Amino acid sequence: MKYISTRGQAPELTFEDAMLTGLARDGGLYVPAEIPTMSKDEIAALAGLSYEEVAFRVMRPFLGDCFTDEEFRGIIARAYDGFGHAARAPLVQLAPNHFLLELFHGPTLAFKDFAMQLIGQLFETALKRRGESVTIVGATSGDTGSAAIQAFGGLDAVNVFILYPHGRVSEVQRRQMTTPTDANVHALAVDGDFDDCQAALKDMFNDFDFRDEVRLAGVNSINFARVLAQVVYYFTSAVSLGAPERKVSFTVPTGNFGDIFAGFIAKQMGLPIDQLVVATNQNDILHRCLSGQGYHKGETIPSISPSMDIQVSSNFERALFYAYGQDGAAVAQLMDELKSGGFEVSQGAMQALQEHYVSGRCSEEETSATIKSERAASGELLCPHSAIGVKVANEQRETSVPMVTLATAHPAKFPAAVEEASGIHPPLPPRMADLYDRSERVTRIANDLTTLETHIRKHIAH
Ligand SMILES: Cc1ncc(COP(=O)(O)O)c(C=O)c1O
Ligand SMILES: N[C@@H](CCOP(=O)(O)O)C(=O)O
Repeated sequence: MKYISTRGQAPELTFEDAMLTGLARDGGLYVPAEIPTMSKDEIAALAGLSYEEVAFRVMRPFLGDCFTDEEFRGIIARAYDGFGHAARAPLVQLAPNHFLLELFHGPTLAFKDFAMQLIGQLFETALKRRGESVTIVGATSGDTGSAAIQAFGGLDAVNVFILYPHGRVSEVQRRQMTTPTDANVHALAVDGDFDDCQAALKDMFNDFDFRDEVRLAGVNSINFARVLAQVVYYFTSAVSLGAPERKVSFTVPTGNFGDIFAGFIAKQMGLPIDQLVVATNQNDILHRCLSGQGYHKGETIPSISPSMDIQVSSNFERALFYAYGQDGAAVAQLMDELKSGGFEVSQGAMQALQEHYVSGRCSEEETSATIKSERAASGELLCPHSAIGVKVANEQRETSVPMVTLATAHPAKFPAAVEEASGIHPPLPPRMADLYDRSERVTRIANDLTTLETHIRKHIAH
């Protein structure tokens, strides 16, 4: 199994090398050269299996011979052991044929734990075997950072630096990043927005001297292993609703396009997915693009769903790669145009995108109203991101096909917005009850590549 870059100019790598490499050296993102498929019988055989066993069967073909079956089973078992629900990703019914996939039972209360816990174990196993160490730099709008710090904190072979936009994450998200005491993790509050953090991260990968000196690695969805781990819950939920005999649709609160792209991979593998619905907040570049208005950056407007306050949606590059018939040169050209503000999608590529994805947008008022109305209707208390999914799903769903909306975070990560909308203060789980009492450790830092690289070099040296 080989991995290729979306821009077509980087060396082909194995799963493990792609995982440890992060961004391809041509600036692109790694994808499998061929997406493995599962037969109808193989999908049907997933019914009734544990989450861990489904994870093994779905992900195994992507790994080639990088990990033994025994190693990989152990990695999966350790990854999901700390989840607070036996099903790992339980489905609850909201309305006839509308289901919520609760992805917030992991250690940091967001869907990121599904992938981050797994890649923490994959990195540790691979680095130990190779006798190597890496520097992980991550960009976050709140959840990737807390999940990464939790998964990689205390590991010997990694230093972790997380860039988050100063003042633009919730207090719980910030404290999850700034209160851990492991010496190998560093929270950096950048003067800028998430797009600035992600651009700085990609600039570091494109600075080959720095990249090679610190042995830079990435745990954002730049890393295909992150996306792969997220494919699994599409299978567990669809199968429990009758796949492969029955089609299922999914609505995904979307920012960096990683989670919904995992749905695309599941569909390419053979899972009968009807609609993949992209749900955006007021930062709606993806909705505008999928509605045929081109991909043009605007200003990021802070919202009550801060994790989705994103304009440059990293994984959209992967979607474009497939929509343009795996033409790396065409993708490289679009990404070049994006540097000056945006690009138009060709008619053929637009048709290809619209074959797989539909989209909807949810305003701030609609997000709050959905938190309130869903609580009254089904009793479910939604986080603002999940509420965006539910609102858009209600607009898009057809009565004949079950719709699964991904609940991407626990309401307690966004208590102010949830309380304002519903009048209910969502409590943190008991293991986090002292989060507000713990002392914080964070460096406020300018949005400047040299300043960031100097800081990272200095702290690795220590
Ligand atoms: C709670 C939450 N919901 C939704 C999203 C959007 O997911 P993606 O970036 O994979 O589109 C994020 C951030 O990634 C998030 O943290
Ligand atoms: N919403 C994310 C943004 C980064 O996304 P990723 O999937 O590329 O890590 C966050 O919470 O940080």
